[in-house]
Amino acid sequence: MNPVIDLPLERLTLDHPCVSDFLASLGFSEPDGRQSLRHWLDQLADEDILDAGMERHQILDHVQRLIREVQRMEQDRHARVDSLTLIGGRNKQGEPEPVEISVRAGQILCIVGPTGSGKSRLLADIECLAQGDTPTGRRILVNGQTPAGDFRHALDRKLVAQLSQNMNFVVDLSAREFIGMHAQCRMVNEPQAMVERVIACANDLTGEKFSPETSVTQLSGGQTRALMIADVALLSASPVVLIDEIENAGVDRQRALELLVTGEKIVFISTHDPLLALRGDRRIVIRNGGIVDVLTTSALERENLNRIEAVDATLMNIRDRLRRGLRIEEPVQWPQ
Ligand SMILES: Nc1ncnc2c1ncn2[C@@H]1O[C@H](COP(=O)(O)OP(=O)(O)OP(=O)(O)O)[C@@H](O)[C@H]1O
Repeated sequence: MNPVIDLPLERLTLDHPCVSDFLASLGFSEPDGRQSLRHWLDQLADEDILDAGMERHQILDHVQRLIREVQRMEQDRHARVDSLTLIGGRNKQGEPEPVEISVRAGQILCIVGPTGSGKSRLLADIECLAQGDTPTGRRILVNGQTPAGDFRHALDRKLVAQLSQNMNFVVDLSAREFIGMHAQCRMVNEPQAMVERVIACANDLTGEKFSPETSVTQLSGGQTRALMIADVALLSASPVVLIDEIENAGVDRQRALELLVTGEKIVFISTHDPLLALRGDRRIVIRNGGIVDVLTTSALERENLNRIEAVDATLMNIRDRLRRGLRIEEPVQWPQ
């Protein structure tokens, strides 16, 4: 005997209002609340069932799945990630990595180190919520605890979203349809309004605006990255975001970071770029596969960041003029 579909309907719909909505969407008028869903369906005329477009057993099956799905979404909503803790393992030589780093929601941690030092490996450890079972032996705790197995393995309950450098779309949808599909999967309240927000936000991040009707396969690298950042920031439920470098071209990186942290996400960025490295709250220094230091960005470094930004703006201007076929012959004025 199934407890849910054999409960009196008035009880069932009180506990799970989504069932009333579902029955109404099939065109059924208010059922008799004292009967169970199963009995009520049994005594309905065949033509009423036919009008609903589903068989009796399909309706029963759908109601049970609907309840499970809504309950799971509720649980996910409560599965907040307030902190992530990284417990060191060993470097490439097998020497111990004696660190424990905790990151709170709304913080940005950068990862710096020479090429091949292990930055991507660290991101991969976070992505799979390593538990001593990767080459580095690192462990990741969520809210101070070992994460439950289903967070590690179920694709649809992922805590971690990865923004990668190369996005190759295999579908030929417009930007509006693509984001719309994602909004539908996430079951957001007003999917259309959300789609418009994501696209407006992406256009805000990129210098080269695009229309919602543009096919995603036609977007430039910068436009694609901007769309993915806006999507992760506004639409993704994942509280942790990993970024393997945001390329300079075509994206306002300062705004992108602001956008991600306003959503109370934990952001890890692996980068060689001083502008990004100094924008984090802290930076993890990696050498030879192991974490050798964790530096908090100092006030003096933040001041320097303003100067480096001015230098970067000068360089960008030169780049832009070269692209437009102009000459750079006047003495370059570097900001003081
Ligand atoms: N602690 C470790 N133990 C064993 N292997 C490691 C460790 N850390 C990194 N590696 C391995 O070293 C190689 C280089 O690491 P990785 O690709 O992460 O470097 P990177 O810093 O991201 O380089 P790049 O800046 O060029 O992208 C990889 O094969 C990685 O799996």
